[in-house]
Amino acid sequence: MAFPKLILLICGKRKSGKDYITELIHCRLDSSICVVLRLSGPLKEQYAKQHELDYDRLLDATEYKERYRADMIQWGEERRTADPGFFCRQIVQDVSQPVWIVSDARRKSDIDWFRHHYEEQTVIVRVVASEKTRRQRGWQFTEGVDDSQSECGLDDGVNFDWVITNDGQDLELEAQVLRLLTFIHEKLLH
Ligand SMILES: Nc1ncnc2c1ncn2[C@@H]1O[C@H](COP(=O)(O)OP(=O)(O)OP(=O)(O)O)[C@@H](O)[C@H]1O
Ligand SMILES: C[C@@](O)(CCOP(=O)(O)O)CC(=O)O
Repeated sequence: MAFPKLILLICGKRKSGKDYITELIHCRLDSSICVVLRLSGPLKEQYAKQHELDYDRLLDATEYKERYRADMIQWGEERRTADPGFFCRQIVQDVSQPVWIVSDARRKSDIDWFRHHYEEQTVIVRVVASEKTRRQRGWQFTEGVDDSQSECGLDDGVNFDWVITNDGQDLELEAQVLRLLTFIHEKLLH
């Protein structure tokens, strides 16, 4: 397993902006320095194969993904119950960059795995947005999803190292992202 200098575990509710902020950070760092890893990647790939679905469309932010979310959650939790590190191990294979952004940490088992293997490098970033903002982005409460571990697993008992507020104020967001980028560069220099 490669040893990174920094791992950002990005977490937050649906439509809070995890992918959006991941890309804001990732696009400002060279691809030789920073890589985006998605715990849902191997899950969606396997699920798409088993159910003859369009894998690429499961990766985007449209209704297509939401249609299968509840079933994917259940499918993924069956694997995590048997082996909590199942998806974590898969996404870190053959990674060589020093900065890893895991854009979709959703459970304590995800955080525990990275803290166990990379205690010094792991930093938890919580993305927050109001329900009003999330609704404007297409979110609506869905039973079996928004009351599940997938969405609520990190609501309590986690000390976030960074909290990024993403409620549509671009300048405020930019200032927060720049502070995080400064932190990343400092980590790279040591
Ligand atoms: N600050 C922002 N300004 C403009 N659009 C935004 C902003 N933040 C998020 N969005 C948009 O809102 C939608 C949801 O954002 P995103 O996909 O990043 O959320 P997410 O937390 O990854 O959601 P999910 O958990 O469903 O994948 C996307 O279409 C994204 O482009
Ligand atoms: C099934 C699941 O992986 C879907 C995640 O999709 P996304 O990160 O919201 O694009 C969520 C989960 O693993 O609980």
